[in-house]
Amino acid sequence: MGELKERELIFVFTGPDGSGRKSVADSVGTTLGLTKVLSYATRKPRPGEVNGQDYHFITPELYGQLDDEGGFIENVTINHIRYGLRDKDIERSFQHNGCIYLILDPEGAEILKRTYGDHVIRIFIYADRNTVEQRQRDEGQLEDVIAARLSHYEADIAYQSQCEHAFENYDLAHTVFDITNTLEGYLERNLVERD
Ligand SMILES: Nc1ncnc2c1ncn2[C@@H]1O[C@H](COP(=O)(O)OP(=O)(O)OP(=O)(O)O)[C@@H](O)[C@H]1O
Ligand SMILES: Nc1nc2c(ncn2[C@@H]2O[C@H](COP(=O)(O)O)[C@@H](O)[C@H]2O)c(=O)[nH]1
Repeated sequence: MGELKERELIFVFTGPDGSGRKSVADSVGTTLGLTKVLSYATRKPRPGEVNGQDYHFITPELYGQLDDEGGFIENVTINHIRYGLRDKDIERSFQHNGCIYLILDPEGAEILKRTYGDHVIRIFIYADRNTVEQRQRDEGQLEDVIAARLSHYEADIAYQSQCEHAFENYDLAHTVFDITNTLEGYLERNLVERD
């Protein structure tokens, strides 16, 4: 664990809930042909979410079993839901692509950074509190869930200063364009160094 080849990069999209991390990350990932590494989650899929595409949705029992086997590189419980990332998935993804991306809360982003150091590029996505609240309401999330998620908005926002890059997300196409350009810089540097 923690041993990556020189040119292997992990782009971690992080920021407050509702800021648009998934929308932005998936669009940038598709444009740049990056491989997505999925987390495991014990919650049920939301409308529109697909097992194996958004998360590996598993039961709390199976999650506990995998955890006992020590397979998670990082592991969080948020509002009674367990989320985690398996190092074997990260290693396997690198066999397909030298650059991967994933979407984590700031706590998970910090653990990845500590584990993989300079191989990790953290991209912080943000919008103001009212906007993220409204987006979650528009998605039909329950009021108590929204309140629980907003309770750590300020703490999440504070993580921006630690990240390698930060982008506001109001106009999705604009945000994706800016981030794609920034990440292309990393990919081109990799190509030049290989020549
Ligand atoms: N720039 C934007 N303008 C308007 N709506 C947006 C924008 N970006 C994302 N959204 C919408 O906001 C909602 C939350 O986006 P997304 O799921 O990508 O964010 P997230 O940060 O992963 O949050 P969550 O954990 O709540 O899913 C979605 O309904 C998405 O379509
Ligand atoms: N530290 C980790 N955080 C994760 C992981 N997978 C998802 N998340 C974060 O959880 C919250 C809630 O996600 P939601 O999909 O239920 O809205 C959000 O901040 C995700 O980024 C993980 O493996 N580790």
